[in-house]
Amino acid sequence: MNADGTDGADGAGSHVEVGEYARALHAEAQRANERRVLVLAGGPAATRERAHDAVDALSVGVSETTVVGPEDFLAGEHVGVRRAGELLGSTREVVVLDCHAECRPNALGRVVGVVDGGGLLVVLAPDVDAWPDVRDGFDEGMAVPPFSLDEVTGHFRRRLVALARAHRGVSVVDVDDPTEQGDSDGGRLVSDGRTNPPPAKPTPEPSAPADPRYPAAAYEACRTADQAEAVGALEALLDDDSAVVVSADRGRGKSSAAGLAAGALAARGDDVVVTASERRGSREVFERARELLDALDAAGEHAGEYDLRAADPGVSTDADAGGRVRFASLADVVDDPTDGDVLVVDEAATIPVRRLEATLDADRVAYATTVHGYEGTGRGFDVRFRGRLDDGAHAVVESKLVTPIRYAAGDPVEVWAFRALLLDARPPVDSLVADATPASVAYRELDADALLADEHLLREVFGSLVLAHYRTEPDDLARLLDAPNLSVRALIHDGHVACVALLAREGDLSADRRASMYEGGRVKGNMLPDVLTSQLRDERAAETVGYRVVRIATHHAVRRGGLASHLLAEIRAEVGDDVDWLGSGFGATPELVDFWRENGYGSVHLSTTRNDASGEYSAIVLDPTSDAGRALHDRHAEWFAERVPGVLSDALADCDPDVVRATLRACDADVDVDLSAAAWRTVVGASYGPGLFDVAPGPFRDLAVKHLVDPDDSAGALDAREERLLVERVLQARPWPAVADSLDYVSPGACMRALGDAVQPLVDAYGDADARRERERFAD
Ligand SMILES: CC(=O)SCCNC(=O)CCNC(=O)[C@H](O)C(C)(C)COP(=O)(O)OP(=O)(O)OC[C@H]1O[C@@H](n2cnc3c(N)ncnc32)[C@H](O)[C@@H]1OP(=O)(O)O
Repeated sequence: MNADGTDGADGAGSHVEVGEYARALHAEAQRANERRVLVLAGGPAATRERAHDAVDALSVGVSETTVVGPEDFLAGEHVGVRRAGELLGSTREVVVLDCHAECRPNALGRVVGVVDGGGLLVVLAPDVDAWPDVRDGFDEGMAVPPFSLDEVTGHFRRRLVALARAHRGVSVVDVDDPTEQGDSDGGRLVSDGRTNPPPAKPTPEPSAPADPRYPAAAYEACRTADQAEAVGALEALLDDDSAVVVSADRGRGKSSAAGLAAGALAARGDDVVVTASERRGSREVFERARELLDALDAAGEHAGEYDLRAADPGVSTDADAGGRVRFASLADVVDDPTDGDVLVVDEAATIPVRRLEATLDADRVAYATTVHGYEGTGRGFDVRFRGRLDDGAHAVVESKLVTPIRYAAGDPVEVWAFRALLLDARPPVDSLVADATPASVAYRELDADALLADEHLLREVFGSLVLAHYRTEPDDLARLLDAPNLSVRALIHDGHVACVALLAREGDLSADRRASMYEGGRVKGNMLPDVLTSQLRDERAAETVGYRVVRIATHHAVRRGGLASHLLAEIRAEVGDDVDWLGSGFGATPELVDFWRENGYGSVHLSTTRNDASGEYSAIVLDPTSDAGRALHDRHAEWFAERVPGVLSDALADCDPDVVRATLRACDADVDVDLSAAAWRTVVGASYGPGLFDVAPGPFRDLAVKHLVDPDDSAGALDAREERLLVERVLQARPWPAVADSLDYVSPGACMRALGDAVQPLVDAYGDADARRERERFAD
């Protein structure tokens, strides 16, 4: 046996002693300041025992080792698989990820992300040849009714194993394979990931700019030259109307750079507000700010450990200087982006564009954004928000960090993880699809085999889907490849993806499942039938079957060219009447609701709570494709029109009036107006005569719903401001002064008169004989 644990014959197929091999791999990682992965494959007991041997052989020690898995078999630090995200922001030298109970791609990404340069990740897995066909806890989540677990496939893991075997830096050892020597401490080296690298080259030393405006200590705290450059770029925040974008892949130190700048600004008395989608994610900003204030001897009494749980006061300087760095939730920042002198938006890529837009009102603002991260990312910041920033009032300074902080550039484990989890997937470059039109493209159903046969296509499909959402995670890749209810349709231009849709088959549930759903039981998947059944109380909704468009995205170079409409039409033609409906549920903006309406999808619901991440209310739309689907659509459209005044004056009272207008316009229901003579006297009185809206708002609501959902041709159009007035005052019951303010009327009185004017054409169009008689009295 050699010192590296192999039995002489180098490379795959040879026998290895696991402890020694792990030590050799770890030593190589340390020499190169890179990470290494050791996959121990076999039965749960054997792999755990060998993992113990491996960790025992390292200098790190068992108690310093983190186990991520269902149970702690090492007596080190233990974290459950679903809680692997809690490790983010921290670093570890040795981590063991136990995949026997479940292989959760998100956990794999996160765990790779926390292993330091010079560190080792040990992955415990079933026999690698059998693994793709083993169904585990993660797979169970993909078996959404009516599909069963054996309809879930193992493509993601087959690809993962193939890439683990092929990539540098990842070793696979089969520990179930007893050796000819009968040595139970060993295993068979399936693939040898050692690379025999030269020692890591020193990277350029960080240095301050020639004429620094931040204190020297801010630059001394930097770990790489890139990071010092980013801090230099953040000096622009000393000037009014400035915006700085610091972007990098994960682990390049951009949040730390933002924290150093925040500390430097606080030291001179600025009130720095830091926001992020999760408070936890901003820890690094605060830690660096606090360290800098300490180094400058400028910290006030609140400086200390940053407390992630409490309503932490953040970090302040002493009272004289009056500076501080404090956290504010995204909701608070969206509410008032100008509260504070400087705004720092951390992990901006995880924030939906609509919320980012609010931050443009801040005078001095910095965005730290991850381009590619182990936990997945969204590209809304790059693709949809960057342009807005450049067009705005700020002078924009940009800084890109390339050099990793914690491991050498070119670390093979980073390359492997990015490829295996498709973290760097992108849509095709613009020029490849710039000429795409509905006439140039081919419609294709892309099943997992088609996607796996062409890695470029897979990358383009996944990269395009990432664009359609503020956040796509590694789990989504596994679902795309293995979940029996999901499938992909795309428009291909010259071999490249111009437009793509992800479909989920939903419904067709058994009577038992439907009853359980109706009575409040949880049924996986099936989002649209679930909402219609459990919230809207329609036990028969899940009898029908349909395709929900989970995501649809057109390449940004060819938007508004009819491609998405063409794709929806092709999908409609393909499904014929094999299913009952096509549908979707999405964060409602006026443009998106219009898009669906123009494509024949009618609205049947607007959620009563905002989506946590996007801050938007979700709309549900249906396009029936069979008689049963038509019946489902019609009864929900009618029910939506009937119940909407109640919801708008209650849970949806703060919904954007343009979202309400678009959603009601998209509702394909017949609305009758049937008011009593007394009600008409009030309405006519308030519009043509001396009466008051406030004494009986009910009849005005009926008229507003009629007009916004199902207007008669004779009614004549109200302009957008008049419709907003109907929504805000009549349907959402906002007080007169608030409505006058939001719609720019000079006074509440002017707003009242405007409402009267807006109601006149409604009286003319929808009034009955009683209304007309009453109207005559105010003829002139
Ligand atoms: C379930 C979900 O995925 S909802 C989320 C949808 N996806 C996204 O938001 C991702 C980013 N956006 C996109 O990829 C695209 O803008 C899509 C998918 C929304 C639309 O794709 P496109 O190919 O541009 O749509 P298409 O050209 O067929 O548009 C048809 C109509 O939709 C409406 N529409 C589409 N985009 C917009 C927009 N930005 N503003 C206003 N109206 C719009 C218009 O009525 C348009 O018709 P018109 O151009 O004749 O006025």
